[in-house]
Amino acid sequence: MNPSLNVVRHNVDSLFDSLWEAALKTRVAQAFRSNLHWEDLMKVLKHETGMLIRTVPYREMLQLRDDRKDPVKASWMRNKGNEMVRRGVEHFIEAIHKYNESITYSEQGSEERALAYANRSIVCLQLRRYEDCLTNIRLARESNYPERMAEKLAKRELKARQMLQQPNNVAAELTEQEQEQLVLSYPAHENMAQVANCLELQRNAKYGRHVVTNRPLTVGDVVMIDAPFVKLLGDGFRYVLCAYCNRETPCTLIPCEGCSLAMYCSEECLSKAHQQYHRYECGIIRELWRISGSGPVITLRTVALTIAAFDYDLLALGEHLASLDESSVNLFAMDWKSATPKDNVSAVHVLSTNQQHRRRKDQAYHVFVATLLHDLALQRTELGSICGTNLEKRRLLLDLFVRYMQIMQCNTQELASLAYNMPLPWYNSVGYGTGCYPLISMLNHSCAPNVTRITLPDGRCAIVVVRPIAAGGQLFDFYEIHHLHQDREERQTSLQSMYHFRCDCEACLNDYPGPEYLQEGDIFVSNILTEYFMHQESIFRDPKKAKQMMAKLQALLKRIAGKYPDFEACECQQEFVRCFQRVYSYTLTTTKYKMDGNR
Ligand SMILES: C[S@@+](CC[C@H](N)C(=O)[O-])C[C@H]1O[C@@H](n2cnc3c(N)ncnc32)[C@H](O)[C@@H]1O
Repeated sequence: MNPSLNVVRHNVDSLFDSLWEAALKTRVAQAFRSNLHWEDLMKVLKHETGMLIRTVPYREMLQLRDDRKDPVKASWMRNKGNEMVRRGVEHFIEAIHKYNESITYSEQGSEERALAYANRSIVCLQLRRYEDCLTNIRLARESNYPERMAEKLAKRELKARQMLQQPNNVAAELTEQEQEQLVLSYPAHENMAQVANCLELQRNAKYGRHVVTNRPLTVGDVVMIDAPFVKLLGDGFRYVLCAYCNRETPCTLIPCEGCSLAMYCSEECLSKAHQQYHRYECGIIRELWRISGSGPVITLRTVALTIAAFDYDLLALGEHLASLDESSVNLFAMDWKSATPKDNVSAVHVLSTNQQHRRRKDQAYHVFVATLLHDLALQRTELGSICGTNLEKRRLLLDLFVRYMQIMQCNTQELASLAYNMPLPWYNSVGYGTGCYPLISMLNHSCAPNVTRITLPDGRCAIVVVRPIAAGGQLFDFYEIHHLHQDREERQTSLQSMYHFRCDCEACLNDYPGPEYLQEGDIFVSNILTEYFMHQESIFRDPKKAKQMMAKLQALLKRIAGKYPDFEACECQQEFVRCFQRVYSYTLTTTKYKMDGNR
């Protein structure tokens, strides 16, 4: 073992790299030389990694700390927030972020918490969010607001109430949005309300499972609307969106009392999250994010949901999985209308792991991270008491971590919303989280896709056709890798390392144009695109206008889609999708507030 490992500060990736070079590589090579079946090989890998981790002071190397409430940090963050609201600075949304951070670090019922709520109420007043101002005043009082300052709060309350009574009180822009409801364009399968009945699941050697249509599909058709089995809020959104329902409620978020990370829009969301999964991640989620990013966090959450589906009976879960004939689980033949949480577990359990295509180092990496996760979860979460000293339960838990690490790597997708994106007066797609959608996971990739994903405000995801698909044709999604965003070499490398296949889609075979293709100042043949770009800002401000423009772009795209990848067809497709998002997806308002000088 390299002694320098003890002094260097690591994250999970760098720690793995060091251990791989120092010891694991040789041990894994020996195991591979013995020509074991892959299942036995995995057992060896788990054993070797477990042994190694026991000999390495990984907690010190990763500088792991307990996630505790911290009044000093809470106070520091609140002061940072106060700096943001000073006259002349007035960065109110940033101030809300800091107050939220202060709230998550503060102890329940503490004066520090009360002061942070009270300060948040001042910002709400500035933002003309009078109802929210009153909510924060109530929260401050419930949290031991000091008597000596009670008068200030009373005055603020009076002002908010007066403002609410004024007839011309302009509703602040951070309001709930009325959203158009999206429905499938064709009748659904009898057993699956989420999928149009023209779609079929097929399987072949090249693509594995894949989805084809038995009728021609046209631009704008909505053919799937799937719900996530698991979703995870992105790290940058924890002080803006509810960690459970993902609603944008920065001014009234309340904290989890167990960790300094999760915030919710209501007691109801807090309690649902806790019951369903958060109790199994609360003790380690902050540190897990810090040392390893989202992959292990969503893996832990998936495992927690899986165990919850079996009423926390790990042995029953183990029996269920052992008796599951993976090859016989057909996600399109399942009766989703009467599916129980246990059936949902089966659906996720049979998603692709790519186990056989993974290289040694990649396999060892997943086992390594899963082993760390296992160790931490047993020590610092309720999973410890669920497993106790029962070796069978502990082994099953490790197996689940390894498998779901692999499944999550190739079956999660971005949850996207629109957000105002300066310096252009422009709305762009912004990923606010990740999720795993079992039915959508049946779609394969193309760098020139014929369908796109639209995240709906309730977290479901719709599949919308963006290029015509003939009867018998395959539906191709894109795994955030597109010929208009990256050149071919880069795409192929990413797809190989993340998804373990060599892409030979039409864009890769025909070397379709790359990121430089769509440039500002292009001249369009169609005046629809010219009109769109001239009025883009006002179109996006008003969902009704966006809907009208969406229909025009859809009609144009139907006419010119055959010319793809002609630049007008590419541009039209992109802008059609953007309008579609504006109409049916979620539009974050906080960023816009920020850009407009917070007013
Ligand atoms: C989300 S799954 C798609 C469904 C998968 N085919 C299955 O059988 O479960 C992603 C995996 O499908 C395979 N895949 C996706 N697109 C592909 C393509 N264009 N060619 C070959 N394999 C592909 C890769 O193994 C990838 O990791």
